[in-house]
Amino acid sequence: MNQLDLKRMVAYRAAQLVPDGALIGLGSGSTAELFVQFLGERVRNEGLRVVGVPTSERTVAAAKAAGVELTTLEEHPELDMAFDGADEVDPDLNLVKGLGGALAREKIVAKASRVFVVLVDESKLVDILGSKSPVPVEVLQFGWTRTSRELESMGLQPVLRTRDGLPYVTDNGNYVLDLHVGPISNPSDLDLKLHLVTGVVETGLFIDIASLVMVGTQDGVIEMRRPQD
Ligand SMILES: O=C[C@H](O)[C@H](O)[C@H](O)COP(=O)(O)O
Repeated sequence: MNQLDLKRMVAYRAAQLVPDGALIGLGSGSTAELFVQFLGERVRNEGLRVVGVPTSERTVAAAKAAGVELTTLEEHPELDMAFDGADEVDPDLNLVKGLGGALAREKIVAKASRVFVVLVDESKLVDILGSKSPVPVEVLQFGWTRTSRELESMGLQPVLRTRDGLPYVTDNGNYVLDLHVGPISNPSDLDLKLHLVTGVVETGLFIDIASLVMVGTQDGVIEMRRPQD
């Protein structure tokens, strides 16, 4: 199976976990979109009743195409579950997210959910966060060069994310700086330090948020759970 097959397998399995009547967070990215498609199949075929809070405009479009009803956190501040992809997962279920740029809304929705389920293929598993992926940080456009310099002075090598030669702009109207930090010995500490930098809106470090990680492997789907859950 290739990477897409593994993502599809895990997304399908996760969609079968959603109980009737659930209020759920809908993540962003290719795996989350596959999940939304499989959820839509259950809505159409089984009459599953489910309402989702989307984490990006792309997910809004995917949910509408799949026939999944949408709501907002203003209407429903507490969700039963959220399902989302990730860019890296470490053995403590800490994550790097945001290569698709949806990190801020994703983190808000994940924290609003009683259970946060992460869907990845096995290539996303790492021993130490930062080993493969940069850490995305969403920053205000205003003064972003100043914010970037402050991050640089912390030894973090920020690179402004671009698309088609222009700065990439998030759904919130902000920029993204990708921090090329290498293996992170203390992700929680780094997350706290990043939040102290003026201009930083949110980081792609998801610490102690995931309850369950479902991993698509060549041998099937394996589950990693937080020890205390
Ligand atoms: O902003 C994007 C998200 O954090 C995605 O969930 C993450 O990048 C994983 O995406 P994919 O499922 O496409 O690998």
